[in-house]
Amino acid sequence: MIEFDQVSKRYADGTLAVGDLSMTAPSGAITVFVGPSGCGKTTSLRMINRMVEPTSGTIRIDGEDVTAQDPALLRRRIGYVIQHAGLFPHRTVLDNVATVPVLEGVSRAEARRRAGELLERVGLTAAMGKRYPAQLSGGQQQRVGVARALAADPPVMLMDEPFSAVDPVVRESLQQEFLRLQGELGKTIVMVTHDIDEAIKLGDHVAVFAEGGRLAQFATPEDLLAAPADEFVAGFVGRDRGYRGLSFASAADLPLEPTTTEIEGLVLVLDDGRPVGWQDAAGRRLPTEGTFGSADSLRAVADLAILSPAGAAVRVDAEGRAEGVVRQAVVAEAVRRRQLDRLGGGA
Ligand SMILES: Nc1ncnc2c1ncn2[C@@H]1O[C@H](COP(=O)(O)OP(=O)(O)OP(=O)(O)O)[C@@H](O)[C@H]1O
Repeated sequence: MIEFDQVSKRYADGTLAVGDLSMTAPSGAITVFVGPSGCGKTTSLRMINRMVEPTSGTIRIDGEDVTAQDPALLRRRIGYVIQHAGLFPHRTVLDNVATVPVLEGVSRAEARRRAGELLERVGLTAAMGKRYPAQLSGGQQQRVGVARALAADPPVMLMDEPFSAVDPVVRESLQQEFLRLQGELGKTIVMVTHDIDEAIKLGDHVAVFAEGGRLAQFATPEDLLAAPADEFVAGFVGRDRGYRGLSFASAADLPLEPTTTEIEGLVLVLDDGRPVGWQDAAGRRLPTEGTFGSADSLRAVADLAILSPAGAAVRVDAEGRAEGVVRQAVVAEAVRRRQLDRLGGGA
């Protein structure tokens, strides 16, 4: 775990970048620093690996004060990924990834072999390893950046806006793969972003920074959406936080009505148990607009119920066979009860 204990940073020109920061980023989890520009996120991140020294306070990794450790050795045990990947332009992709292991004394051949495995792990081919960074797309370069940071198998990874230099589609796929990878590796990760949606999607915990490096709130994404600590956080989190918060609520317990129920003059048509559309009395067929399963969230079901011509979402089993339908009103009632539970009012 990484502990900030009353950490402040004032730069030489008098700028207070971080003010009295105390918080703990737990081991094996992703902690995201988010906030508007200039609120001290990068400064806080860089104090962890001593690229920036605090003016006061202490930072400990697994109980050890970082200032007591040799900066070069410290940084080898901490992976670091930055925007635009920051790759060495004159080294091949493979050698970029192999750099730190070689510094650590691993033979070049062995380091390259492992680098090849890592490239595969982040979704790149062996052939790409022979190229130079400029011969890859932005998204591919970011993947190399992640592979390079993982090469020394560091327990801690610091990531500064790692996915912000790519277009939204590439970004989405990088985020998904990053979560999958973290599911396997369980590193202690601290990531900086200015994008609250990214923070909510990737963070196990989110630290919202405000002006002057003040920590406005440290919470799980779910709690952040449900109960922002103040107006600044509420404004930063955004308007549709109620709806977005439903992504954290399971739809598994929603009561189902039989698939034969007529809703708004429409009946679900099944083919071998699988929904193929809603049909009206005149025999016209309208699309179901998708289905949900037991692992989906209330948000997904609410969305389907809104899109559905019948105003009802269809639940299917693992084989895609319809199990029942859920009307908008039932979703709304589940949302209301959940909110009451949150407020401690019971249901
Ligand atoms: N070397 C420096 N000297 C003086 N002031 C600095 C220095 N580096 C950063 N700052 C100032 O410290 C404050 C915090 O900067 P920092 O880069 O940590 O913010 P940030 O939240 O990461 O911002 P962004 O999202 O724009 O990257 C800003 O006001 C910045 O101008």
